[in-house]
Amino acid sequence: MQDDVLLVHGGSPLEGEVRVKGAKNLVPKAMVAALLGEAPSRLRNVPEISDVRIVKGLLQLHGVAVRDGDEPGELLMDPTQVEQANVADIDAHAGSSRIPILLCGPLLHRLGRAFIPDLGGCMIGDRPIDFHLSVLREFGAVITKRPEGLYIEAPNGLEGAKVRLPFPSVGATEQVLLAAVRAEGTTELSNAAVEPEIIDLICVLQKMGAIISVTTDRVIRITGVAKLGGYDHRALPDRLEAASWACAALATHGDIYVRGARQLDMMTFLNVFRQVGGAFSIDDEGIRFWHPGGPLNAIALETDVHPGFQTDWQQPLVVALTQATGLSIVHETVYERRLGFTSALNQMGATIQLYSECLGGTPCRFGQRNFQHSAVISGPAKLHATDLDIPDLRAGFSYLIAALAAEGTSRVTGIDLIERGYEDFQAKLEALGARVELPMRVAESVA
Ligand SMILES: CC(=O)N[C@H]1[C@@H](OP(=O)(O)OP(=O)(O)OC[C@H]2O[C@@H](n3ccc(=O)[nH]c3=O)[C@H](O)[C@@H]2O)O[C@H](CO)[C@@H](O)[C@@H]1O
Ligand SMILES: C=C(OP(=O)(O)O)C(=O)O
Repeated sequence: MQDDVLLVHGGSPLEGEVRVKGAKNLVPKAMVAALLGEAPSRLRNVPEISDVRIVKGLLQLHGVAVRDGDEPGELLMDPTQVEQANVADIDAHAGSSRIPILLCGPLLHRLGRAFIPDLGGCMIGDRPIDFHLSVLREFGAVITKRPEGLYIEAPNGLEGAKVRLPFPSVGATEQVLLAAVRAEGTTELSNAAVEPEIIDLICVLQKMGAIISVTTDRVIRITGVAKLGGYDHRALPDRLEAASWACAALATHGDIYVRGARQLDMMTFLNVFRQVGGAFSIDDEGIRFWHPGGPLNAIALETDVHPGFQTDWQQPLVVALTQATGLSIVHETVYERRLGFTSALNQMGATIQLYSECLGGTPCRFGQRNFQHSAVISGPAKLHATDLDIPDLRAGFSYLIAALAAEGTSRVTGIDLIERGYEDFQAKLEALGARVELPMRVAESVA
């Protein structure tokens, strides 16, 4: 597809300002939460990304009236007609994103049944949904697996339960929250994920009338209530996009002010950025990230659940680490196949060796299982342009960073994947002085 290709001319630093809006990993979930209420909700700071468009479609399919508000980035959702909706073709959403699985709780509460098509999302591991299904069963749901998806019923409603996750999964924690807030009785969730986006979802649910407490030991307690209202909420900023721009500044010797970036959600990233040799300064409106000159430092890093180093920060940072002096070690402990994107960086001149051993302080779930989930990066490397085919969202943005740091013109295909999580990224790149072109425009300017 021609407009799915981007030509990236490398070699110039990215300089200027970009703005990040609401987090990709919160906004679609807050939209799903609106389905639980008996009154309309208003979400602000909503980015125009494809994952948001997909969830708009899903909500509309289930009878939620969704429209843009008067302010830019404002979304109004009215769920009062959900019981009357004639749900047509949910299968059309198969493979679209991870979000459909989170409709289970809200739909079971409202309709007593749910159909969940096959999920999409980044192919960075197997991404099973066994935790989701097991907690739904604990709440009393009956699940039938068919080739086209999952049929779930709760003929007697959902009942609160005491559940423990085998791993602090973000999605499974959200599944519990969205099911438990209107379940009968209390729920105690142990080993919960506590990412900032989850805390923001809890804030949304509390505004709707839910009773949820979070303790410091990864335990979340929820007291079910019979009814929830609507909410008015401004989504927390996207700390993953903000870190991507920070890495772009570092890898291209640039200087980027990320308006909207928030220190609290990025403390772990900021520590690592500083260790690598990046500079930053923080004010009330955002964070400025820049390369201060001189060599960058190699580091040893493990990804982890929050408050550890977020796995979605890993791929852009690896590109920056190709420019550090010495050997960096990255141990990816959240997804078993999130380092495959590095083979393309090697084609560009990087030296990255992958290992199936756990090259970090903590043995993880993937050790001794033939998953190449540790990387040794030797730098600094002089990168040169190549053809790049994007395998997943963060790898996609990372390839853009690498192409911008490289000498020559790279041809990047699969850029629609980047649109899942980066609003208007081409315009933002251009505003920072990047030279990127759609071939169509190239052809027009030659003619
Ligand atoms: C839309 C969204 O918010 N996506 C984020 C969410 O994904 P998502 O919610 O899918 O990620 P999880 O936290 O659930 O996954 C973490 C790990 O748990 C495993 N697992 C998860 C569920 C399950 O039922 N069984 C199981 O084994 C996964 O395979 C993975 O190895 O959190 C991830 C971890 O911070 C982020 O990288 C994603 O950007
Ligand atoms: C892995 C990611 O997203 P998703 O869970 O939506 O695939 C991501 O945002 O990097």
